Amino acid sequence: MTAARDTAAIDFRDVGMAYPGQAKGSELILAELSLSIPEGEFFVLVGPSGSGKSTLLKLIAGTAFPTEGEVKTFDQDIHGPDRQRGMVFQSVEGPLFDWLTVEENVGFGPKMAGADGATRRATAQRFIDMVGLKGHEHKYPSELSGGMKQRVQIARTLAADPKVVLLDEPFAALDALTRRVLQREIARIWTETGRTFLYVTHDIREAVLLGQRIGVMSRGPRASIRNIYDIDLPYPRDDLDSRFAEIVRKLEGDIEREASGQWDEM
Ligand SMILES: Nc1ncnc2c1ncn2[C@@H]1O[C@H](COP(=O)(O)OP(=O)(O)OP(=O)(O)O)[C@@H](O)[C@H]1O
Repeated sequence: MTAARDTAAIDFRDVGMAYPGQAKGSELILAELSLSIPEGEFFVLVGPSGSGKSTLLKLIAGTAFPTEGEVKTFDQDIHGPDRQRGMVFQSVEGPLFDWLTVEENVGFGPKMAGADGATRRATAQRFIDMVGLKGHEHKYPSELSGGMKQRVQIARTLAADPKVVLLDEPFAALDALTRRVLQREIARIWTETGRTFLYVTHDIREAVLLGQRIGVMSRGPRASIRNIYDIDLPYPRDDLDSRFAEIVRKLEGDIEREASGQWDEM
């Protein structure tokens, strides 16, 4: 499934990026990075710590800007944050509004878009049901577990009707059991919404459970996409499958080589 470049949901062309205050050239965090993600794809990004995965997400979110090259979404330049590009963060504490109920948190995007009360509640309910929080509509974030808070974050992001959903290690702070449950659910949610998902993780097993394609970033500075794997396994994926284990092993080898710089010696 490859869309023409000019209709890609996300398109990086020869992107270089240095944070403000850094010199150009040798200080580039990302360099010569090109990546095209078609609409509706579930793309997972993995790579060594500090290579620039979160930075890449920020360039799409519109909270950082390229120093070189261009980043486009649906052939449009990105000038700043926009409801079309929603973000789910790792932290279970910061992102929710503590003074609003689950329903009000999830209905926040539609409210900002000018939806009336009835439409807001209906939209919020649809996404609350989708993330499995029916019955918790009137609770406040302080009354929820970490996993439930992440469900609210996902519902709130989706309720704003983004075309692109950016997820930065959304389950990394959760216990192993909750993480497993939510990993399975996020693939279903992606299928139900048909949106483009770009998901950053350190967890290779999670990457293979979720991604239609997995991009491996090279070690920074001057990081780019080293390899892209097509994961041709049906959903829901079975991590006991021998092909699953084989892909995990291959990716682990890639990342270990990348982190230790062995590619540079080959
Ligand atoms: N606001 C900032 N100002 C200056 N440098 C920054 C800023 N944010 C990140 N960096 C640097 O950019 C590089 C890439 O950071 P980034 O957080 O994007 O990597 P990452 O791959 O997401 O890391 P991790 O896997 O550890 O979360 C790092 O060297 C980091 O120190």
